[in-house]
Parts: sequence; structure tokens; C-alpha cells
Amino acid sequence: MHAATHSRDLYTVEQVRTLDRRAIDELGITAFELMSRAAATALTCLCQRWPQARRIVVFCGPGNNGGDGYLLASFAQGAGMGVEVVELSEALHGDANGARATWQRSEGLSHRWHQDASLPKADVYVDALYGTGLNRAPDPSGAALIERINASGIPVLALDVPSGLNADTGNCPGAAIQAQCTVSFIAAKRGLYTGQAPTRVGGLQIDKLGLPDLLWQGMQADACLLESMHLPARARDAHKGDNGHVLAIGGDHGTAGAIRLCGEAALRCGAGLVSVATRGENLFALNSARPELMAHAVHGPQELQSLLERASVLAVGPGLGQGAWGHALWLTALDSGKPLVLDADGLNLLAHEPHRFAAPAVLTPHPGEAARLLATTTPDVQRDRFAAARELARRYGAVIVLKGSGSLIANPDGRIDVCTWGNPGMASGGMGDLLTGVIAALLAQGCTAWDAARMGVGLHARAGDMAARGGERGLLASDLLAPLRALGNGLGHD
Ligand SMILES: NC(=O)C1=CN([C@@H]2O[C@H](COP(=O)(O)OP(=O)(O)OC[C@H]3O[C@@H](n4cnc5c(N)ncnc54)[C@H](O)[C@@H]3O)[C@@H](O)[C@H]2O)[C@@H](O)CC1
Ligand SMILES: [K+]
Repeated sequence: MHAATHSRDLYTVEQVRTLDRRAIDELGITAFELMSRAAATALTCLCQRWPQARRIVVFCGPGNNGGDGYLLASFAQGAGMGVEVVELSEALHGDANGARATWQRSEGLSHRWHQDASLPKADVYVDALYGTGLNRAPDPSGAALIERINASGIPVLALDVPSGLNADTGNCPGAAIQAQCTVSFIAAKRGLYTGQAPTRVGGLQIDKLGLPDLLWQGMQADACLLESMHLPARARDAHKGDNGHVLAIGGDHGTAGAIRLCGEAALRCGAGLVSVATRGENLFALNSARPELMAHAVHGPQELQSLLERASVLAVGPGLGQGAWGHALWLTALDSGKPLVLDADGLNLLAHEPHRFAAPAVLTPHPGEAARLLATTTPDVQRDRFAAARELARRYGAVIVLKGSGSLIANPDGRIDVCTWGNPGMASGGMGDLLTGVIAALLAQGCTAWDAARMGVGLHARAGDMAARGGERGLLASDLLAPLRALGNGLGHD
């Protein structure tokens, strides 16, 4: 087996095609040879993952992904396994034809897929239907086969990409294979890490197919996997004034919890001081629950002004509402020119009144908020999360955290980091309020907007994973506060 890469670099499908062409044109490695290497490494992975497997069925599509499948079938049969191939179509292109001929020469058993036939039984299914060439939702016949494979309960190894998943964007335009394991070839495609990918890909292995590093020369990765980060240890003579003063603005009628979570997260992530500007009715609850928060009743811009002057960073949005009170505070906060984090209604207000940020700013939209900010639809954002995040960063002059499975952090200069931590337990109320407070605290301690957003997203997601050891269902946002403190001090497990 060829050495797997451990690089954090992620590439577009177009870039992987370029690498592939370079291997063929500059190194003289034939496409058929690459296909053979892909098949061999995938078979090794299959045998390692399922050492008891004796019978496999390989589902082969019309393109080179199918070609990988035919060669894997030949190698597996040669190794003494029971192998059947189920073919999606008669017409094959290019090297896939050669691969099928290899399989046919070995007198392997093949069936054409039709919807009335039952699928052959096996220990493991190999998905070689579509790879990076998928450019639309699978055709009805392919879609039906994908649904049947998913419903079979038999574990699936996907070759290169779970069929039906767009390897460039992480979006599934229609049916898509749910794999236990995916072996992806040549380089890590960015779409394997975000959107719908995490629920489709399963365990992921990247294999460079033995291609030398020089092939990557001059090619800049399109995105990067987020690495774990934390602040350096505090100086022994640190003063609370050295660690910034976060002012959290929000908590309209009935939403005191949102601003409290935001403020507490800022405290737990090391902000020196945290003030809260909120409705007067929230003061008692905030003071009694968390006396370290300095809660102030604010009726309008005048009272906010003096708090703004003392603050070094603003967290604007949790429970802010979009009424006259929220709007007036929002406008005053933005006019102050202070570094800020904007979330929730802070973003909804921004969608109505666009503003370009001159001071460091981090916006943390979920896909619905991102759609409003871009004046488009949520499915449109999810169709290409990379493009949406980049466009938001460019348009607003801010660092963007596009939340959701595989959160993206986008810088106005085009850089994107992808966070692969986090879990479905975190799809619950208050998690976004925490994230706003975490990022604000990091900004207040001197991080750039880009570093605060990346470190904040990583801490938040890993804290979620740590807290979810007690079970994902029923996970509360406040369960993350203790892990946030531990991880922020570099005490968590990497
Ligand atoms: N030389 C290379 O480029 C290598 C490619 N490899 C494999 O080749 C794959 C890419 O191969 P291809 O570009 O041939 O494409 P794919 O094999 O990914 O499949 C696309 C094929 O299906 C058709 N198709 C696309 N969308 C469809 C849809 N929605 N419904 C029905 N049919 C659809 C296309 O016309 C094409 O024939 C990679 O994912 C990888 O598995 C590997 O063999 C390694 C080397
Ligand atoms: K596939």
C-alpha cells in the first residue's frame, strides 16, 4: 500500500484533475496504472477494515470510478475472494473499458443492474458507481441502486467518493451512498469534509497513489483542515486589564438566556472583563446566576455609549431581536468602529442594512442567515458552501464562520479552514450564543479576527465533542463551558 498523506491541505476536483494530468503528462504514468494503484490500495483498505470478508460485490458505474471497481474486483478474485460485479450501464468510456476487459478476462461474474432483481449478498459492498465526474444528481436507475445499497444493511467501502456526493462542494444533489469507509485517491478533495459529506463518507483514508511531492509544486491548496489551537499560557504578572473587555449586547424580552450564555463563554475563554448590555428585566437573573458578569440595563443608544467606550471587543446579536430596541443598539455598536463578533439578529439586521467592516469583524451565520446576507436561498448556500463563505467574506470585509456540519472559516483574502470536529448533539439551542462569546474573548485577548475565528470554532467544536461523551442527545450548551475552559488552557485531549 502507498503511504497515506497526513497533510491538512484540501483541493478542488479541478486541482485533482490537474495533478492527475501532470502525473500522466510529466511523469509518464498511464491513467490505467493510476487506476490499478487506486484499486490495489482500496482492496488493501478493505481487507484491513474487514479481515473476515470472503465475498464482496462491486458496483461499477460508467466512468473511471467504475474502472477502479473492475480492477479491484479482478485483484480481489485473484486473491481468492468470492466476487460479483453489478454494472450500472453497458456503455463505458476510455480506461474504464480496459478495466472491464481485465475483469472479463478473469471470467468474473457480472450482472446488469435492473430494478426488479435483488442485490447479491456479500460481506462488503464496494461502491464504484460515480466519483469526481458526477456533475448532477444520479440518473433514476443509479439513484434506485444507491437507495437499495443503502437499505441493504451491508457495509460499504466507497472508492474515491461516496457515489452521489459532489466531491467539490459536499453537497448531494440527489441519492448518495452512505459509506462506512471511503478511500480517496491522489489528494483530499475539499467536498469530503463539509455539508452532507460527514454523514456519507464514514472513515476516510487519503492515498496519494505513490505520486511524488514534486507533482504538487506550485499548486496552492484551496482550503485547509483546521488544526487545534489554544492561547499561550498567561504571564505570571497578568492583570485583568491585559485580557480585554468584552461587551455582549442583546437579550431582548424573553431571551436573557442567549446573552448569558454568550457572556459566560467569554468569561470561560479568558476575557479579562465581560459586561452585558441588556434589558433591565434581565439584571436580576444575570447577576444571581453569574455574578462575574457585569450586567447593565440599557434602554437605548445613550446608555450604551458609555459602555462602548470601556469595551475593547463587542459581541452583538444573541437575543437582540430586530425591533426598535435591538436595531438602535445594533446601529450604535456598528458605528463605534470597535472590533466585534456579529451573530443571530445582529446578522439579520445586517442583511437589511449592509455594512462593510473596517475594524476586525467576525460574522457567524448558519446557512439560513448566510442566505439572507447573500439575498439567496439556504439550499443555494448549501450547494456550494465554499463559494458562499468566500463571497460573504469578500462582500462584508469580515471573517466568516459558516456554521453547520463541517463549519467553514473564510477570510476576505480567500483562505478557508474547515472544521471537522463537532457532533449532532450540538444542534441545540444556545450553541451559537456560546460561539459568539468564545470568539469575542479570543479577539479581546489579542488574536486577529482570522485566528480568533479559527481558534474559537475549534475550541467550541472540540468542547462539544468532549461534553458529548456523556451522550449526544440531551447535550446542553452550558455543558460546554467547563470543557471550553480546559481546552482553552491546552488541557484537553488532541
Ligand atoms: N486518472 C484519473 O483521473 C484517475 C481517476 N480515478 C477515478 O476516476 C474517477 C473519475 O472518473 P470520471 O471522470 O470518468 O467520472 P466518474 O467515474 O466519476 O463518473 C462519471 C461518469 O458518469 C457519468 N455521469 C456523471 N454524472 C452522472 C449522473 N448524475 N448520472 C449518471 N451518469 C453520470 C459521466 O458521464 C461519466 O461517464 C475518480 O473519482 C476516481 O475514482 C482513479 O482511477 C485514479 C486515477
Ligand atoms: K464511488
